[in-house]
Amino acid sequence: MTVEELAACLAPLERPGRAWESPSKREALVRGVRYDSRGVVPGDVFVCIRGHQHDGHAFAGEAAGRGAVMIVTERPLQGGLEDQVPTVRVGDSRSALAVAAAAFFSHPDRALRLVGVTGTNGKTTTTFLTRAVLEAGGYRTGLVGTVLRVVGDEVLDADRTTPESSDMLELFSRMVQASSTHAVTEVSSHAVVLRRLAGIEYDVGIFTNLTQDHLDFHGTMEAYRDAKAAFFASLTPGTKGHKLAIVNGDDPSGEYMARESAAPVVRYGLDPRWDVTAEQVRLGGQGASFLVKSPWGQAEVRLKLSGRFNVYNALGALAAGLHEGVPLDRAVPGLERVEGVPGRFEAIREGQPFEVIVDYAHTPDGLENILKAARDHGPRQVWVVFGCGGDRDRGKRPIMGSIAARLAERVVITSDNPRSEEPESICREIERGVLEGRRSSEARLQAYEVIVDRRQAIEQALRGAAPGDMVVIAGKGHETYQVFRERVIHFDDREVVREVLRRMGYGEATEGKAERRAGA
Ligand SMILES: CC(=O)N[C@H]1[C@@H](OP(=O)(O)OP(=O)(O)OC[C@H]2O[C@@H](n3ccc(=O)[nH]c3=O)[C@H](O)[C@@H]2O)O[C@H](CO)[C@@H](O)[C@@H]1O[C@H](C)C(=O)N[C@@H](C)C(=O)N[C@H](CCC(=O)O)C(=O)O
Ligand SMILES: Nc1ncnc2c1ncn2[C@@H]1O[C@H](COP(=O)(O)OP(=O)(O)OP(=O)(O)O)[C@@H](O)[C@H]1O
Ligand SMILES: N[C@H](CCC[C@H](N)C(=O)O)C(=O)O
Ligand SMILES: [Mg+2]
Repeated sequence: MTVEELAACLAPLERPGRAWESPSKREALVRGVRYDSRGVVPGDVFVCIRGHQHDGHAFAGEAAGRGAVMIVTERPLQGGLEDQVPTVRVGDSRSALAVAAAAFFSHPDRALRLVGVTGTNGKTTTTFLTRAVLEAGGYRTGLVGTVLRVVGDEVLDADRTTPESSDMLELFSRMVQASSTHAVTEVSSHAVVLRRLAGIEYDVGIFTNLTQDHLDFHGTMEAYRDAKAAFFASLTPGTKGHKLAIVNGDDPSGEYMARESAAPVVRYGLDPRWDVTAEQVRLGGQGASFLVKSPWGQAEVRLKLSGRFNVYNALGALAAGLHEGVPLDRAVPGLERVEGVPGRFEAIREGQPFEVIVDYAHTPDGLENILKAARDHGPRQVWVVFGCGGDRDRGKRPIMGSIAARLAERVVITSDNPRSEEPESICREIERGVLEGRRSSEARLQAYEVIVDRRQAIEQALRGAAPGDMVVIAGKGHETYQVFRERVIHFDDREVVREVLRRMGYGEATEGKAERRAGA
């Protein structure tokens, strides 16, 4: 595709500068579409985006120096740049980024059936389950989300939940090349507001739930809800047809999403009025089991995942797979094969006489659910070690503290990713909630501590745990880093737990002893 052809797709407001007079510049081949000057290579189109910290327009010169063949901008560029590099002016460069990438990659979104999962909690888990159902139905299915990305047989690291539009379209393009027919992606509310989905045509939307989070970004719960609703409003007939909105009917915001949806709606949940429901739900140490009833038939499901909330995640995933044509008798075994999602209720077992669970719960609702799921396992007492991210919704800190005091006997408040904030003061905001929650008549709290250093906090809980206890380490799940004001360090809750347990004489040490005993 040439510069001239790509510019035509953007329908620019204006083509300023004399560079357009050069036929060789107009006919130059486009080799990529980028929004970050630092990654520009010769042949790329550079799109200037106004961000939260920088204005991408300031890097147009750098991009040109690196060989950009076209620049997309919202306002005039300085230094005669428009005379050197063909420049198009657009009203909204974020949308232009999506349109340019869709044209450059030949609309890979139209060659795939796309399932998008949105909601405060459960997106990652629901995408894993949906992919499992689709694969069980024989569909080669890609995945894009918080923990990882799957393109054909390749598993790639993820740097955020929903990538920028051009990165997403590139992933879709690679999926098409790998003969995938479907892709399941998480759709964060940030992505909707920052137009990372512009120009991408989704077929199926799943709404998990809406509870407090991200108020630092959205300002109000209404704005947060509307970001999610806009995704359902975007499910218009489009080029592919057969669209569907799959909505958690039990969630108070479910009807709002249904009303806003441009596509037909299927509701799921535990209320028997819904289209896809679960009955006879049994929760326990082995996972959750239930009887699913749906317009596509009914069947017994035995999930390996624990917690009532995972019944919801499974119902949403099933509805998507069944709508896409996977027969129920293949969909259910697909769900049942999922062993777990990294960092979600992940048990670390090194032979210790108590359970240790690493989980990504980082919202009030997530923490409440995970502590209830922990109690379903019938432990002697529950410990919870957690903190809250810095530079994120502050309102959730005391609420999470109060939930911990209600649902756990032992609470250790610590740091999550403090980012630019003072770790100690984040802990104190959580502590306020613990003190308040402790006054509730149903509070289970017996003791709490503030240990700002996360490694020490984890060690304290593991050393304090008695046989039959369950220690829940929440908030960071699969993350392998910890972000402080000045630095980012390697930190993985699962590694720290193993390391401490081994120092306590479990793990390899225990296996070694067991081997020696067996050999004796
Ligand atoms: C709030 C937000 O989403 N911020 C994203 C945004 O950053 P920003 O606005 O600060 O960007 P910026 O640094 O000001 O730069 C502006 C532009 O100049 C460009 N630039 C910058 C420097 C340079 O030398 N050259 C250059 O070209 C940048 O690439 C960018 O295009 O654009 C950056 C480039 O794409 C992203 O990396 C960054 O995501 C950061 C990492 C982030 O933390 N995002 C979070 C809040 C997020 O999006 N989270 C949701 C999940 C939420 C959920 O759990 O539901 C997600 O989807 O991941
Ligand atoms: N359906 C659900 N309802 C409430 N809580 C849930 C649900 N599913 C998972 N959780 C809890 O929330 C945590 C995060 O789950 P998951 O990673 O699936 O959500 P997510 O929406 O992808 O999160 P993020 O927005 O950070 O990407 C889990 O570790 C669990 O504690
Ligand atoms: N997607 C969420 C993840 C939060 C995870 C938690 N560990 C934190 O860093 O706050 C966010 O960016 O707000
Ligand atoms: Mg996620």
